[in-house]
Amino acid sequence: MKFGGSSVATAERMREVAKLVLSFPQENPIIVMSAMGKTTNLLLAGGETATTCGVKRAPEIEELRRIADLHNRTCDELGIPRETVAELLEELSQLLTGISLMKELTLRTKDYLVSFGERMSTRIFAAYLNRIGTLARQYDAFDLGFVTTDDFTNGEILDATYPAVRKKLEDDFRERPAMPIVTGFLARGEKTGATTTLGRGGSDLTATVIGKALRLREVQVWKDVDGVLTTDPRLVERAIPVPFLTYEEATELAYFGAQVLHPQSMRPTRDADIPVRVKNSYNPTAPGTLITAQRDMSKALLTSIVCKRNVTMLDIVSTRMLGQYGFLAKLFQIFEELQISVDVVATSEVSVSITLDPAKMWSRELIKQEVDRMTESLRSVAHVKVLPRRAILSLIGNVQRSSLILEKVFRVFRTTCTNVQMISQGASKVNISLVVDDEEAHTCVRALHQEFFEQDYDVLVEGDTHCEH
Ligand SMILES: Nc1ncnc2c1ncn2[C@@H]1O[C@H](COP(=O)(O)OP(=O)(O)O)[C@@H](O)[C@H]1O
Ligand SMILES: N[C@@H](CC(=O)OP(=O)(O)O)C(=O)O
Repeated sequence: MKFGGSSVATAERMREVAKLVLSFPQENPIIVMSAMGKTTNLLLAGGETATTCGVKRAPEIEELRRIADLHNRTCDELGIPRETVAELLEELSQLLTGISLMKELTLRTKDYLVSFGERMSTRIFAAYLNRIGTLARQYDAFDLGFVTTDDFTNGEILDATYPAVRKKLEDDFRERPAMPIVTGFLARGEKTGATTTLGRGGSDLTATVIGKALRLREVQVWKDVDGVLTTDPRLVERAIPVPFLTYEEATELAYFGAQVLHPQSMRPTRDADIPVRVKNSYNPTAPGTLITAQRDMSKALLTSIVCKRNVTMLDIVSTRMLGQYGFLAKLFQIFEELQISVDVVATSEVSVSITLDPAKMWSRELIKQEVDRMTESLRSVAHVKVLPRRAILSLIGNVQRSSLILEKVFRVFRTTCTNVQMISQGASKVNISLVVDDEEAHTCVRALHQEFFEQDYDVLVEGDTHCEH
């Protein structure tokens, strides 16, 4: 069972989660836990502050104070000693002082910095369970056997993780049965031995890795929503839960930006064919979403709408120095050399349109440098037009019925006067991607949601509209 930050944001929430966990006594659950509430963001913000605040002010950084307050108060309210987190808070303060001395925050340091969130939440939860009489054992994932590549902030789980995690958990349980409480998100770098993380939202992946390692019957991911919904509920209040999904649908949905699941998290459970259930810790009786290898698609049309914003699109037109296959080969060779990840691609004889993966755009400068380097590398074979501020709308569903889906989509877009700039169905059986202007994206999502999921409301106005473009 994995509990995300929203499920364990306060002492009250920790108590609720403990009740929930203890309501499955016959199951011997293994608990994976994220940092409390928004602690990861606060840690990163504190790290940024430390790079500029000066050594003397480092121990007084506001973010550090807020993190210390939250964790100390939670200990008090749960009736466990503050010593549970005292050493970690002291170490965190020293780390921030170190960052203020160095005036830099490397990716490696970032991973070490954010690790404090999960290390504290799991210690608090395990101490609370022990206090109320349930034997619990806290684990830092990097000591449990989680090994990744040394790609800090985005480590890739290595195969050695599975037997190591299995052995440690089974040996410990045999020796002295206790409920394992494991830090989500964290691991150890293969060569450096330093703390790595699995990318934002990576605790979902921690849970599915444990599921595969121990060949569990089910992995449950507990959130603050009633499962995977038809779209982001922050965009559309009327978003409704999707009862069933395939691993493939869940992966596409996550990859194209639905924050609800980590993009890599389905891989271990898909390999081991273990069902994943997404549930709401604020509403445990809601059925949630069940994710499995297959589901009945006969009645399915659209499952969910996802929106990835702030995407850069490139129109690359061949200078005809090369034939089409030579042009495409050269293009993708350059992407490989520059390690550029591409999301959506559409090609013709002499041109290719692509969108760049915004996950790589965490720094504005970096992406500009990347685009400049690519334009430069392509100069001998192509002209490149850079089109920033686009959005990808991904329609996850039964692509066997793409004609009907697209008919409805374009009917909606006529009413919203939306100009679609690229479409890609690709080899995926579950996803159609459309590129539109970024500022139109939200209106489009709302209108599409209405068309596909809110027909009872039927507010969409059909008929003649006059679009400017
Ligand atoms: N299609 C979707 N279905 C459900 N939630 C979504 C969707 N798209 C975005 N979200 C957002 O994802 C949030 C849950 O993910 P996350 O914050 O990572 O949870 P946790 O911290 O509990 O793991 C929801 O509160 C919701 O705002
Ligand atoms: N705490 C990490 C890892 C994680 O998975 O968090 P959550 O389960 O709250 O999305 C993050 O914020 O990225």
